[in-house]
Amino acid sequence: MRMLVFTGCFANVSKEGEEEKYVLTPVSRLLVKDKDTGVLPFLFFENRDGPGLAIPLSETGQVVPQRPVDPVRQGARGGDIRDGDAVGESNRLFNEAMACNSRPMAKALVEKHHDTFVGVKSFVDIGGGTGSLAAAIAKAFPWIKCAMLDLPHVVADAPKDGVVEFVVGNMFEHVPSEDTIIL
Ligand SMILES: C[S@@+](CC[C@H](N)C(=O)[O-])C[C@H]1O[C@@H](n2cnc3c(N)ncnc32)[C@H](O)[C@@H]1O
Repeated sequence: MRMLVFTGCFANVSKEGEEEKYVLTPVSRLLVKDKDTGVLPFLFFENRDGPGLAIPLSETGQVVPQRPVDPVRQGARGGDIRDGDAVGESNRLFNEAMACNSRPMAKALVEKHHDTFVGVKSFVDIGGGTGSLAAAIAKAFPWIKCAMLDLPHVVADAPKDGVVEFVVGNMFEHVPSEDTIIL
C-alpha cells in the first residue's frame, strides 16, 4: 500500500493512533467499474496476451515499414500488428477498450456542449467503433439522425438499440454528404 500511495493510486487518510485508512484518488477512481467513466477495459486490452496499442521502442524497427504504407491496411488498425484484433475475444476486448475511452468524452460532450448540436440535422461517426458516441448523441438530441461507420467485425460486435444507423464500410472508400459532421 505504501508503494501505491507513493505512486498516487491511493491516498492514506489514516489518523494517528487509528487503523490504517486509504481512499481512492482520481487515478484509481478510473479503475472502478463504472459504465460512464471506467477505463478498466482499456487495461484488460493492453495487458492481454497479444500486441498492445503502444509499440515498445525496441520493436519500432520491425513495424515502421521498409515497404510503402497501404492506407487501407494501415487504417484497419495499423496494419500488421493489428491483424489479430479482428477476431473473437480480441475483437471484443479492442472494441470495449475503445468504447471506454469514448464514453467519458460523449458524456461531457452532450452535457456541456449542448450548443454545438443546435441546428445539426445529421451526424456520422466514422470509425465509430461500437457506436457509444453516436448513441449518446442520438439519445441526448433526438432530432439528429445519427449513423456510424466501421469495419464489419466491429459493427457485428455493437449493441443495436435502434437509435443509431450502423453502416459497415471502409472509411477510405466512403464519401459522406456535405451536411454531416464527422468526428
Ligand atoms: C481508435 S478506434 C475509435 C473507436 C470509436 N471512436 C469508439 O468510440 O469506440 C478507431 C476505429 O476505427 C475503425 N477503423 C479502422 N480502420 C478503418 C477503416 N478503414 N474503415 C472503417 N473503420 C476503420 C476501427 O475498427 C476502430 O473501431
